[in-house]
Amino acid sequence: MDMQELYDRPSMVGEKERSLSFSKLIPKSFRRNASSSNGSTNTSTSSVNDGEQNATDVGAVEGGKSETENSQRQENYTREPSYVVGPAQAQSSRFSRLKSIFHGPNGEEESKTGNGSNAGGSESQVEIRSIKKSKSSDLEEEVIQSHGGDLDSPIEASVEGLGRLHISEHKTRSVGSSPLDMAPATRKRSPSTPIMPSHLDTAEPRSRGKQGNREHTGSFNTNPFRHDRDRSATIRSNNPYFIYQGLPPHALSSQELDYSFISSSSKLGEYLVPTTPGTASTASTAPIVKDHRNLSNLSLNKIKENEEVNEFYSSDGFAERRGSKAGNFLDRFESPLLTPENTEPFPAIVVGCDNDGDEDGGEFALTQSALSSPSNGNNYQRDMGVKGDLGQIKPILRRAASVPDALKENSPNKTPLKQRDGSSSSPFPPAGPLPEVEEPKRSKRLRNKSFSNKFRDITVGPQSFEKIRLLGQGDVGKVYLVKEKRTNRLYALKIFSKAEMIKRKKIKRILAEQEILATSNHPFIVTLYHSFQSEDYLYLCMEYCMGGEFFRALQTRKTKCISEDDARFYASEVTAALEYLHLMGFIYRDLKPENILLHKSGHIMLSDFDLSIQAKDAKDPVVKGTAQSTILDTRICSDGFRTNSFVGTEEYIAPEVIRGNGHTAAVDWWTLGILTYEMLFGFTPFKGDNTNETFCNILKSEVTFSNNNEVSRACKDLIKKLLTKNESKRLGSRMGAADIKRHPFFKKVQWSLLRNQEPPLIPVLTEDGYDFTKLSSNKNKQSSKNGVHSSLEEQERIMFEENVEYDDEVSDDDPFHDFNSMSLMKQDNNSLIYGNNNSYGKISYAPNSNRSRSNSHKGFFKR
Ligand SMILES: Nc1ncnc2c1ncn2[C@@H]1O[C@H](COP(=O)(O)OP(=O)(O)OP(=O)(O)O)[C@@H](O)[C@H]1O
Repeated sequence: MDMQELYDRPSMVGEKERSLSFSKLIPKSFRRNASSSNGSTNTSTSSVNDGEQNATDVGAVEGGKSETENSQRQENYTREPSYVVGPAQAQSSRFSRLKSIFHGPNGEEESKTGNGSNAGGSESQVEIRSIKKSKSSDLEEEVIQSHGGDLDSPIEASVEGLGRLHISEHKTRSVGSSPLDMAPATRKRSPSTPIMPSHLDTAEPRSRGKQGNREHTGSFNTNPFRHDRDRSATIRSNNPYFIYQGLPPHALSSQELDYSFISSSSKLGEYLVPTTPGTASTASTAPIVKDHRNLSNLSLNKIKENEEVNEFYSSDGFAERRGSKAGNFLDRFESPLLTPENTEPFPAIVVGCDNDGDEDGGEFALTQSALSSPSNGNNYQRDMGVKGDLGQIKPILRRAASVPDALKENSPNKTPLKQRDGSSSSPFPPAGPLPEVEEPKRSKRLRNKSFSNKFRDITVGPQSFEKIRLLGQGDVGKVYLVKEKRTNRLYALKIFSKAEMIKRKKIKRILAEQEILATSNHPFIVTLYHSFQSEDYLYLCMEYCMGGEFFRALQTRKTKCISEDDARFYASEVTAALEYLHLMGFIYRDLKPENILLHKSGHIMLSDFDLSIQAKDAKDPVVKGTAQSTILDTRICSDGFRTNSFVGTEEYIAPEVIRGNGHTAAVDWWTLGILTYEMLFGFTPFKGDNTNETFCNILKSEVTFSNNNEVSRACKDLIKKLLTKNESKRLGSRMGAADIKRHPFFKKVQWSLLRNQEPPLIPVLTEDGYDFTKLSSNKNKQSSKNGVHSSLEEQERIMFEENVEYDDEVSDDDPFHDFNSMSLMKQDNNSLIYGNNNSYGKISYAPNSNRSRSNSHKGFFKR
C-alpha cells in the first residue's frame, strides 16, 4: 500500500485522528506576533507548515528532519564502543552533542542552512502578512456582525492576532444538531502541536493527502493513530508563548543562544577534544562559575520553561566549569583497576550490587562475560574499569562517596585509589590528609520527597528490556511494549530523546511527568516501576495497560457512545483519580479518552502527565461536615494557585484557558464534563469546523444534547454544571471532587469500593481483534523506501543498548541531572508475563459477564 492509498483509505474501526495536546500557545500572543511588522518574530505556524512541506512521511519518533538530523548527529559524535566512556569524554561528547542540537550536526547554525526555525519563521511571516492583507478586515467585520458587536476581548484578540476568524452562528449550532457528522472515526481534533488557528485555512493546499478532505491531510508518522503530526517541524522556541512570557526577542530562537563563549574559550577547545587521562589538567585552572541555578532543585513552577535551556547553556563559564570538574577528577584519582598493569586478570571477587534487584549486595565472581552481559553488566561496568578496544584504559565513574571511605578504612579488601602518576603501587594509600574529591552531587529533587522511600537505586537499564512493539507515539515520547529479559514481565517503556526534549524545551515537562508518576500511588493512575536515563534518552518504565486507550474502546462501538450506566462507571473512576491528583496538588489539564488507558482488569488508568502542573505551596485537604457525613475539600489543596499556560486538547480546553486569564484545578472538572458528554454522545459538545470555531463555541455556545442517546435529567444536569463557563460557578469549584461526588448522577456510586466494581468491558489480547500495528508496518515499508527505515532501526537499537547513567554520574550542570534513576521498591507480581504465542497487536473488548447491574454491558455491545 503506498502513501496515497493510505490517505484515501476509508476510516477503519479503531483508527483515529489522534487528538493532540496544546501546550504553550497563548492567544494573546497571536495578536502581538501577527501584528508585528518586523521580521524578528516567528510563530509556530511556521513550524507546522514547514513541517508539512518537509516531513512527507518521514515522521517517526523524531519526525522528518529531526530524525535525519538526529541520526546524522549520532553519527557525528564519536560514539565510543560500550564500556569506554570516561568522565571527560562522556562530558565532552555530551556537550558537543547538546551543542549540535542548536548548531546542527556539522556545527553550522541551522538558521544559515535554512533548516532551522529562522527559515520557518520567515515563511510564517509571509503567510501571516498575506492573510492579514487579504482577509483580516473582512473577517473582523464578519465576527462583529455575527456576534452583534458583542464579542468579548479574547475573541477580539484572536481576530486581531490571527487576521481572520470564521465564526458562523449557523455552523456553531449545527455542531450539536448533527451528531452523526461528528463520528469519532472521522473526526479530527487539534492538528499538529503547536498550532495557530490561522494555519487551518491557508490558501495553499497541503502537499499530500486527499485534496479537499482534511481528514486525510497532514504528515504521517509511525504512530498509526497520529495523523497530521509533524514533530520535526515543531520548533517550540518560535512559539509566541515566549513573547507572552515577556522574554526578550533573542529568547525566541534557540539558534540564537549565545555560544560565543564556546569558540572564544581555548580551554573549552581543549575540553571538546576527547581527553585521555592526564591531559585534562589545563582545565583545572578554569574559573569556577560563581552562581549557577540548578534547574531542578528549584520548584518546577519557578522555572519558566523557555528559560531552561538558556539557563543551562548561558551560565557563564559553563564549559570551563565542566572542564574544571573533569580535569580535577581525572588528575587526582584513578582506580588501580583502571591502570594498564591491573587490567587483567580482573579480580575474582568484587563486592557490589548483584543487580538482581534485591539489594542484598551479594558477592559475585566478576568475569569478562559478566562484563559483556547486557543483563547484568551495568553495575559491574560501573564499579570497574574496563579495557577499551585499543588497549587504552578508560575509567568508569565510581560513586565518589566510596572513594574517601576506601581510603579511610585502609582495608586491603577495598579498592585503593592510586595517584595518576602511578607512584603508589601499595594497596594502602599514603598517610596524610585525604585528597580533595569533588563529589558529584546526586540530584535531590525526588530523593528528598516524602514518597522517596517508595524507590531505591535503579536496578535496570535500557539493556534489561527487549522491545516487542511500538504501542504509541505521543507528542515527544515513544511508548514501546517491552519485556524485561530477566523476568519476562511486560511493561510499557516510554522513551524520550534528550536532544528532542532540549530542542523543544520540554525538560520541565518530563521532570513534572516523572514526579507525578513517582509520587502517585493510586489504583487509577498508571504505576511507574523504573525511571532512568542513558546518554541520549530518558526512560519511564510503566505498567502495561493492555486495554490501550479508552478512546479505542469507544471506537469499537458503532455509534461511538456508551450507556449512561457505563459512562457513570468510567466518570466515577476518573473523578476519583482527579480527586487524588488534586489532593496531591496536581492539576491534570489533559483529560481525554486518549489519555485514559484500560488496565487488563477493565478499570481505568490515567496516563500522560506531561501537561500537568503542581500547585505552588500545595495545602493539605480539609475535612468538613459531621461525623455522619464528612466531606473532603480538595479544592483548597491548590487554593489561590493560577497558572497561565495554554495547554490542553482543542475540544477539551476550558474557556478560562482560551481567555488566557489564568486557570485553576477547575479546568479538570470542565474536561470531565466534556469527557462525560463524549462518552454518551460520541462527539464533543463544542467541536467546530476549525480551531477558531471550536474556541468560539467553547466561549459562547451553550451545551446542547443530541437525542442519539437517552440520558437522564441528572446526567444532563451534571454535564451542564461541569460545563459552566464561569469557572467560579462550575461544579467542583467550591470543594473540588466532593461537589461532583455528591451530585445526584453519582448517587448510587460507592466511592470507596470503586476498585471492586465490575467494569463494563474487559480487554482481551486476541488474534481476532483489530490489529493496531497495521498502519505502523505500512509506515515502515514506506519509510524504508525513503531510506529512513534504517535510521529508525538504528535509533531503536541505541535506545535499547545504551548504558544507564546513574544519578551520581550525571553532572549537576546537566539539564537532566534531576531526572532521577530509580526503581520501585516493591515490584508487584501483577504484571503480565510475556507469552510467545501472542503478537500483542490485537485487542478486543469482551463484555464483563460478572457485571451485575442492569445488563449494561449488553447495552454497551448493542450500540
Ligand atoms: N502504560 C501504557 N500501556 C499501554 N499503552 C500505553 C501506555 N502508556 C502509553 N501508551 C500508549 O502510547 C501512547 C502515547 O503515550 P503518551 O500519550 O503517554 O505519550 P505523550 O508523548 O505524552 O503523548 P501526548 O502527545 O498525548 O502528550 C498512548 O496514547 C498509548 O496508546
